Amino acid sequence: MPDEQQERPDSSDEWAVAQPVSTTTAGPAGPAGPAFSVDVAASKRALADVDHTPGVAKPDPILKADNVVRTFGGLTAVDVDHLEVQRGVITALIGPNGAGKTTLFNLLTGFDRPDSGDWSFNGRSLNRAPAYKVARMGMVRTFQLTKVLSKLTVIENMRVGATGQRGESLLAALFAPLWRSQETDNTERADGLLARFLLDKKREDFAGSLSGGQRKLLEMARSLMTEPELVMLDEPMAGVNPALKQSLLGHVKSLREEGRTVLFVEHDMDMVRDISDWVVVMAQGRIVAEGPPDAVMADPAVIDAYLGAHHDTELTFEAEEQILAEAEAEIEQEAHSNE
Ligand SMILES: Nc1ncnc2c1ncn2[C@@H]1O[C@H](COP(=O)(O)OP(=O)(O)OP(=O)(O)O)[C@@H](O)[C@H]1O
Repeated sequence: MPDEQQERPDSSDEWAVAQPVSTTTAGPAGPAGPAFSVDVAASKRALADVDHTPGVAKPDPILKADNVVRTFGGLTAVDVDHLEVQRGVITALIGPNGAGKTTLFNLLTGFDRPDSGDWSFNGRSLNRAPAYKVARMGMVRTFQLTKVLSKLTVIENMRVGATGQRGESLLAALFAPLWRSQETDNTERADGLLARFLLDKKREDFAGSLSGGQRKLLEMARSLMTEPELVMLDEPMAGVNPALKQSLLGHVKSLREEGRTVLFVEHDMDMVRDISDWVVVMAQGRIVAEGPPDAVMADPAVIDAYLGAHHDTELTFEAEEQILAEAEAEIEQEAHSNE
């Protein structure tokens, strides 16, 4: 674990008083300096020696999960034996519709409760921690369908994203000047992020007037208000037009450059190939494969799990002949049975 790792207090109140949202670790728009001094290159290199097996241990895991199960009635949505997410890199979580990806995100971030399971962030258990507490510990997520507050302005949405405010504590409320200084910090930080995400011109607009892509940007910007160490993005590219996709890709990469860890769910395979250092594949609630993008996407088991058995690989002449022969035989058999 890097030595700059902050030991954050367990109690949310304690955290609220002791740790205002920092503006000194990474300037959101400002002179780039890593928020968390992770050696990204070393973190990526370390993955080169990791086996390509489901649930494999990572050299420096920021997140670990064990035996996480979530059922809905008779359906097992998530059944993850073991998962580790390497610090400082971008990990993609892929899998067919209904594989359990969003449910796993919900569980890990405290938005849903599992039937069973244990998981930890930076070595500290997160079992049953509510979402706000998970966020304050440094792990935030965005949603597939963005949860920007339509009737609030863009800047108000950003302020809502700032948790850990002194103003939330009854005791600290007695010290109004402190509270006000944090308000100022939050607004400065929010403005910096809005500039970085090219939303500064929309500052006073209602979030409801933004395009789908701009809402995604706002949600990502808002998630950074708490200076998270791990950012979890649920389908960041869904509903985003191609022009904005490039800019979103850049933003995700910049999170890694700041030393943050990124875990994202995505169906857009170009994005997965383009920016992931590691890919985890889920199917029917389980982790079925892991590895670097090229290896995972070339794995026939993954292609079958993801696209179904009939993926569009080039057929050899012999295979094509055989399929034709089988089809003809089937038609003939059908014709005989109807005689
Ligand atoms: N609240 C719920 N009640 C009942 N079933 C649910 C609930 N949430 C999810 N499921 C079911 O759990 C399974 C996993 O769903 P989940 O949304 O996690 O999959 P996913 O991999 O994120 O899919 P997609 O890629 O389509 O978003 C699905 O069969 C889904 O219908």
